[in-house]
Amino acid sequence: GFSQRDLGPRWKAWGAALRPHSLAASPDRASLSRRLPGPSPSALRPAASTSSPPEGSRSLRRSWRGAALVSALSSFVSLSQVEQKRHFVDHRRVLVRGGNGGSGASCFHSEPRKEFGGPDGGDGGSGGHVILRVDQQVKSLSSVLSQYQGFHGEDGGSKNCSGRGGAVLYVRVPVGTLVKEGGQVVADLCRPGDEYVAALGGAGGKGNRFFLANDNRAPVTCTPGQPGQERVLHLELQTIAHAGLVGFPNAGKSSLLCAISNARPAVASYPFTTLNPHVGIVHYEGHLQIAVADIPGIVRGAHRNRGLGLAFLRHIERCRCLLFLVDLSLPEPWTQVEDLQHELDRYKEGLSQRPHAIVANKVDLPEAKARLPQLRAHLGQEVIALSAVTGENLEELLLRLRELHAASEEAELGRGRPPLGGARAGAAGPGCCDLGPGL
Ligand SMILES: Nc1nc2c(ncn2[C@@H]2O[C@H](COP(=O)(O)OP(=O)(O)OP(=O)(O)O)[C@@H](O)[C@H]2O)c(=O)[nH]1
Ligand SMILES: [Mg+2]
Repeated sequence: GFSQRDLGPRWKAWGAALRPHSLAASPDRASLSRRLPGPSPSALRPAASTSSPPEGSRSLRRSWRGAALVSALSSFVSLSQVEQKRHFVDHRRVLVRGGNGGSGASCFHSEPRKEFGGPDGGDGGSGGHVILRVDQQVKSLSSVLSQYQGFHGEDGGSKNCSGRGGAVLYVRVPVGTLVKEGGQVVADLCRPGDEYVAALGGAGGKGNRFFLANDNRAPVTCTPGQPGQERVLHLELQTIAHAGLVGFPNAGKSSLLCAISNARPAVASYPFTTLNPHVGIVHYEGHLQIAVADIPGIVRGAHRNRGLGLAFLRHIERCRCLLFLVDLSLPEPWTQVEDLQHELDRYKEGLSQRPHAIVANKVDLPEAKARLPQLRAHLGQEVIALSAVTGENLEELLLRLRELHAASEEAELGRGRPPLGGARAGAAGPGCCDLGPGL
């Protein structure tokens, strides 16, 4: 029930001034800010809950005048946070029915002084198709309904009038929608403008004029329209990003994404702060942009649907390279890497073998730094030690990320697949094509 209109034009002006430009980087935030322009929920949180208050909160305090409005806004924020959670939907079961064809007419021409005018029943119009179309403005499947019925064709009329055909019904879906029918993937809508005919409209029936023949000058036969096609489709949204941040809850994935990109996912000291994938764009010199996704919900046993379960392992499938994020503040950090790789491989064989880097976070803590040599010795491979909070050693990660990206692009070209394309801030992801098993 709360809308911008209730607050009047003043709010509108403030909302526009306060809107952090970077919000567009995360798909669900972007859809939220589209519906409710203004500061993001995380930008409005008390500074104590975030390690470094985002710029939105500072400008908010500066420009905020009426205390009453602040209290009105706080109730609005909690509302919008609830809405945000409810509205990021990444799978949907949809019943689609094409429109029915119109029936043919059966009638005869009639005019004064003209007997036996002949049959003039027109054909019925065909039913409209239901088509799924990718729209970059759509960020989740929340706007997709559970049923769609295509427009029916009109019946034929007298005087040889054909019925009007049913219009095509377009269903807008986000970039990265996978369409499945009975467990089989039938379409991968990964580019803006991609379309898939979900249900065909039925053909229109024939009017009696159609049955006119030399041996039958007065046919009364006409045929009914065909019913539209009916299908049950499962739509799945897979976040598209070049690189995925994979780590246990509280490892600092969101903090790291904040530090390297323009995305602003919520950061807090409790597990499962992030409930939806966020995509941030890392900008390099020469217009290179790499999309990095913060993928929540990996816990031990996730492949058996524990925790947030399989829902988020699916998003990792689309990432061409992975950044395993280890929390160095916990004892025996190498077990985190092993467990993460185990979870990914149990979900899909070879998933953990995609080009990857191991990143050890929270190196600013003294006990964490002491664990670093042990971690390196146990893993026997390069570990990038950094701190998302202080920004220590982020350059090394950015350089490694660029290398991984270049290597994965080259490998894709070697396989004859087009590269993922330049990332666009604000999109759920750039155009993409299917990633087969193991990459
Ligand atoms: N000291 C220190 N704390 C950090 C660092 N990075 C993150 N943290 C803290 O770790 C906590 C968790 O950070 P998040 O970024 O929310 O972790 P996350 O992996 O996104 O967690 P979930 O969203 O719950 O999966 C927060 O309290 C951060 O302030 C770091 O480099 N050093
Ligand atoms: Mg998080």
